[in-house]
Amino acid sequence: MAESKEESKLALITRFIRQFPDFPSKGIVFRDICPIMKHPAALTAVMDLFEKHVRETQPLVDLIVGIDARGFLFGPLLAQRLGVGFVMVRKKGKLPGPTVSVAYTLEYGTAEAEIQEDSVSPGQKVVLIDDLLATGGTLFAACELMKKRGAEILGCLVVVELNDLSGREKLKPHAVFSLIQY
Ligand SMILES: O=P(O)(O)OC[C@H]1O[C@H](OP(=O)(O)OP(=O)(O)O)[C@H](O)[C@@H]1O
Ligand SMILES: Nc1ncnc2[nH]cnc12
Repeated sequence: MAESKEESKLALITRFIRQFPDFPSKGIVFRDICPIMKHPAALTAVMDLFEKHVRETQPLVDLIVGIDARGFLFGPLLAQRLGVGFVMVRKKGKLPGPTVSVAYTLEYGTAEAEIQEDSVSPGQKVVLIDDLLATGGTLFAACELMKKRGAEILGCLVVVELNDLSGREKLKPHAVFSLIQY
């Protein structure tokens, strides 16, 4: 049977994800999305699938919230397609003015995430986006920041999900939409 349009987009995206064993430390298999950024058709396929998902399941979204750093590659493109604003969750110490922060752990370390206090208003409906879900520590921290500001979380989007690390469980009850799973 012929591949659906969606299947062929996913097949294209898969071709442009590389793996590097033992980076950034021994035992980690690093999934590298950089080739997607070098291939316009693959990047378009990512954005098409994200846009379709949000339009179909989260049409009332007010803001796309992207995670430092690789969430910034996809978030603004999606926000522009949807005609909504984009907000940055940054690593601590990068944002001027009053901020809210939260500490977290991820697959290979610890960090602190931060937003500007006025970036999200109580009641705003947000969709979070990052390149990859591993343990879920990073997206969980970003959700905590959204809750601190009284935002309503509609769901999370990632290009790659690492099933064995159960990030999806950690993020419950928030829904995770991933394009490629390993
Ligand atoms: O689900 P987790 O276990 O939290 O891991 C996922 C996070 O790890 C990576 O970012 P990283 O912190 O390496 O930062 P970078 O995007 O600045 O490289 C990735 O881009 C996610 O944000
Ligand atoms: N295995 C992995 N590959 C790429 N980014 C990651 N972030 C956390 N774990 C990762």
